[in-house]
Amino acid sequence: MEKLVIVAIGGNSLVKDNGRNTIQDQYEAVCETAVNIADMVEEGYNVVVTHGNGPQVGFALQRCEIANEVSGMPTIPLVNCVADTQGGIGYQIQQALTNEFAKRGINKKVASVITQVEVSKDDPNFQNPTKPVGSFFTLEQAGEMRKEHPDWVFIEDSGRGYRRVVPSPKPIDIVEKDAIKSLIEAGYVVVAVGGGGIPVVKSGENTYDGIDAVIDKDFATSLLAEQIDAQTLIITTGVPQVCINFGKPNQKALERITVEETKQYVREEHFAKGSMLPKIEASLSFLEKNGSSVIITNPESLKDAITNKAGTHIVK
Ligand SMILES: Nc1ncnc2c1ncn2[C@@H]1O[C@H](COP(=O)(O)OP(=O)(O)O)[C@@H](O)[C@H]1O
Ligand SMILES: NC(=O)OP(=O)(O)O
Repeated sequence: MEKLVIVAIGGNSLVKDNGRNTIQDQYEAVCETAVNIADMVEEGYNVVVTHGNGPQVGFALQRCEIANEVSGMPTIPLVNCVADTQGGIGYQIQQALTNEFAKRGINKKVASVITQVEVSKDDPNFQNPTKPVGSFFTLEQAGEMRKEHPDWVFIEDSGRGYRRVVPSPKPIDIVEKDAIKSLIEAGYVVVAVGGGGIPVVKSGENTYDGIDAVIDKDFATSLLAEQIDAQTLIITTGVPQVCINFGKPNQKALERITVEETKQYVREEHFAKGSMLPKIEASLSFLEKNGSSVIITNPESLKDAITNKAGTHIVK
């Protein structure tokens, strides 16, 4: 089989800068990323795609909260909002890739797998929400919202504004991993663990219940990469390279770093919690198991990144 590469698409990288947040804009962003993924498939890579849903799951939650306030329509539990966004984004990726392959005459089929990811109900992260979802707000806007909803928690997100945060337990197992493996072996480009996967807890030996949370897709992707034995993990996000001193006058983009150097930068707190830090932690975890290399870059640099001409490369 060709080299197995897992590409994680950041939820924020699917949101256009025009402030409209429309589904059409999101599809355009998905189509742009699909061009880059098709380039990789044309180069002979066997690609598995995962994606985030941080902005989208927050929008979904906000929509049903507003509908509840305005018309009393029942709200949708967070776990179902994750499932809805996994399906909605997965559909767009699946269609965009299918169309791009057809346009180029690439003989590949695409399948999205509705993926449940097991977490522990005792995970301490349920008591300490850290996952930013939805839109960015000013400090004043966040303060106004907290007056109406004292239980909502906001954090500052990488200099981009304030965002609501929800619990984000660590993924333990991917329930549909065997189905994902079978589809890969059958030659499909598989889309899986969207939005970090639908969080579920074990209710019996082989039974599950949904639980309200948003799993970090970088951790879920790293776990999937390990379970399907991928060689390379690529995380696409809003920046072409990881930086030290990010957002400061002495900001420096990183091209190639070792695991040890990366750990040192983590200790020096160069990577923001809730945004770049989970990507770095997920990368280290992948490399410490069976992974051989990690690339972090933006979607438009994907093709150059796999030939070492762009991105940040983390190596053993
Ligand atoms: N050290 C850093 N280097 C580069 N980007 C950083 C760093 N720390 C924080 N960031 C921010 O983190 C963002 C990526 O996180 P985020 O947007 O939450 O991810 P996603 O693309 O998965 O939605 C980057 O676009 C950048 O704004
Ligand atoms: N679920 C998740 O981690 O989404 P983002 O990558 O969009 O933050």
